[in-house]
Amino acid sequence: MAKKAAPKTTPTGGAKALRTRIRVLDRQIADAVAERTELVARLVAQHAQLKNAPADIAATTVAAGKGTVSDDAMRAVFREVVAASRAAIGLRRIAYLGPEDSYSHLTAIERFGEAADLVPVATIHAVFQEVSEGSCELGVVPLENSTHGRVTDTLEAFASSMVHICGEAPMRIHHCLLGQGPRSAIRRVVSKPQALAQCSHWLAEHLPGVEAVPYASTSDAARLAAEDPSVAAIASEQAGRRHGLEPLARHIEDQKDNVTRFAVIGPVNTYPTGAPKTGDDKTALMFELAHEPGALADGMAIFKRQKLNLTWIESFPIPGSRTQDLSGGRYLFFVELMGHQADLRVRRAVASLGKKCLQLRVLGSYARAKVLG
Ligand SMILES: O=C(O)C(=O)C[C@]1(C(=O)O)C=C[C@@H](O)C=C1
Repeated sequence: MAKKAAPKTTPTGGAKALRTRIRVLDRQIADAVAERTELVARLVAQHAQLKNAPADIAATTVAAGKGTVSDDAMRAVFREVVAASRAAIGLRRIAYLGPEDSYSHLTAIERFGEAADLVPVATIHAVFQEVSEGSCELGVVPLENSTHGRVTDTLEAFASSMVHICGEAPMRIHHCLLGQGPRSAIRRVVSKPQALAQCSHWLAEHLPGVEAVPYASTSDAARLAAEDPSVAAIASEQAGRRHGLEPLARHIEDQKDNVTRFAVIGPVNTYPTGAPKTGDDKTALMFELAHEPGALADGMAIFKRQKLNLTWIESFPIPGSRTQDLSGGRYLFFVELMGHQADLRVRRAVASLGKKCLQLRVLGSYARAKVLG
């Protein structure tokens, strides 16, 4: 097969067209896998040629088209071809809590640009799944908010999936009340619980007695508000525009300096020893201490001895570990500190802490980032 020169890495106008073409081929390949027709071989060969994939992959796929390879093996081959194609033009799939114009989406755009291949999914858990299963190279998930604190869904997901934090993205969040108006017609205010909590004082003052209803995401709430005039949503102005909704009020967050810190997550093999060291880095750890007097104090003393400054500490019950009378639960601690896991003091702290822990994971090291937006 004739080889084409590898395209340049940054997506440009030409790369955009290429990306669209690849997407179409992705879809066609997926359809063709089900039928296992000759078309599979032709499409994959075209795809491979377009993206300069190794000839042996194309050859395997031709064999697959003739029905000599299992469906799973074929899917694996296609995944490789598509991943190689994307990598060739520097295209990465990045999962986020959708739909479009959620704050996770706006943060992903600020952080990775419009040209990135941003993939909306329905839950934070699904973002972790996309990344750990390799369908997306990266994910963007909310970690904590300056007004309301931790995002429990995210911390729990770290406990149950093998992904790493490879970056942080603090984002200024301005909420709007979106609805078809007037305010007197509003019977329910829907939004993600975090957004409802960040606006609770405003809601109590301006919409007293109106029911607050939790929803999967702010942008999904905006979609609902566009369908039902008795519903208002708390969401971004961009989400309102997408659904033809005018803001009934802007800047309704209780704290004017309302910032949500997002984590960029990747599979564990992306940065086994942390993102490259910048000299101004943080490291996140998750651990479980023995359930005995002084265990936490002893653990914290390790950070003091190594002169490590903690920037965040959370504890939360391990799901399913508590008895019905709420006694005897097991807890996980999530700690973030200044320093990189390659630093001697961090390495020493992790080694000492590890000896006291029932389980310990370094979730990642990443550069401290400036607030976006
Ligand atoms: O629902 C969204 O738009 C999200 O991206 C999630 C989320 C969160 O869970 O913290 C992100 C930022 C805001 O704090 C509100 C909601």
